[in-house]
Amino acid sequence: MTYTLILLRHGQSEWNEKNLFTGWYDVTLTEQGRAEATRGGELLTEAGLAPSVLHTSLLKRAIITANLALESADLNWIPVKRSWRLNERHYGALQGKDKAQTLAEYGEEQFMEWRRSYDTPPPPLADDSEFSQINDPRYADLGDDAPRTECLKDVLDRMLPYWEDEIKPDLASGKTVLVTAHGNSLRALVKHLDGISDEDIAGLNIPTGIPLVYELNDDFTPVTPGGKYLDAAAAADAIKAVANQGRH
Ligand SMILES: O=C(O)[C@@H](CO)OP(=O)(O)O
Repeated sequence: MTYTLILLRHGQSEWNEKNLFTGWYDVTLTEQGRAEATRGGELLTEAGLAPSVLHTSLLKRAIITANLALESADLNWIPVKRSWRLNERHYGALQGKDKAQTLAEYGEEQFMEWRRSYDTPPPPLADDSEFSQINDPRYADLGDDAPRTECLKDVLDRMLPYWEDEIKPDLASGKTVLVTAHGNSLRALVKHLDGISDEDIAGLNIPTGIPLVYELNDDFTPVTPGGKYLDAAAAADAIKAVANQGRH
């Protein structure tokens, strides 16, 4: 018996296109991003995969991506659960900043430490910043625990309880689970699933809009480490583009 888990990073967002650090800032998809999401649903259908439950973050780029993918797969009806625990990594004071300018200002080492180190968060975002989510009603329940910045380790720590308590039980009950989330929240989940080291996770990037399918054993270890992208050629190109963000 194996379980089927499908991970889908949202399609290109307006701030992906503009090359801005996004984090918890709630931007929508570009036309290209919408097309990627629709294509993601077609890829599921072509692969004979029919998700039976959806888990998303609270951010509209993930929610809209899921809606478009499920629309094209004719699966609009499946149950949905949403949680802030699947949100993108909170990017702290970098939210709203241009990636190329940040690279030019701080240099390669600092830029990559903030973007891809496991345990170094960017400086915290001030509560009165226009890019802060501190007064956003969707996070009211978090109270003082609402993050002002996060590193990947922080993301893993807040994502894991959701994986254990919400996603794993759905898989164990035989559901095909679609998780529509973000570059860094999915990197955290993949790190956990594949047992990737704190160092090696720096080199792992996830492309927008291409379903990544994991068959999992009874103990939730992947049958094939790294899973399988439904469009492997497109994924390889898109992974390079994510890795090189800020450099053009
Ligand atoms: O800006 C962000 O929130 C993320 C994802 O787009 O960027 P990065 O890939 O640089 O971590």
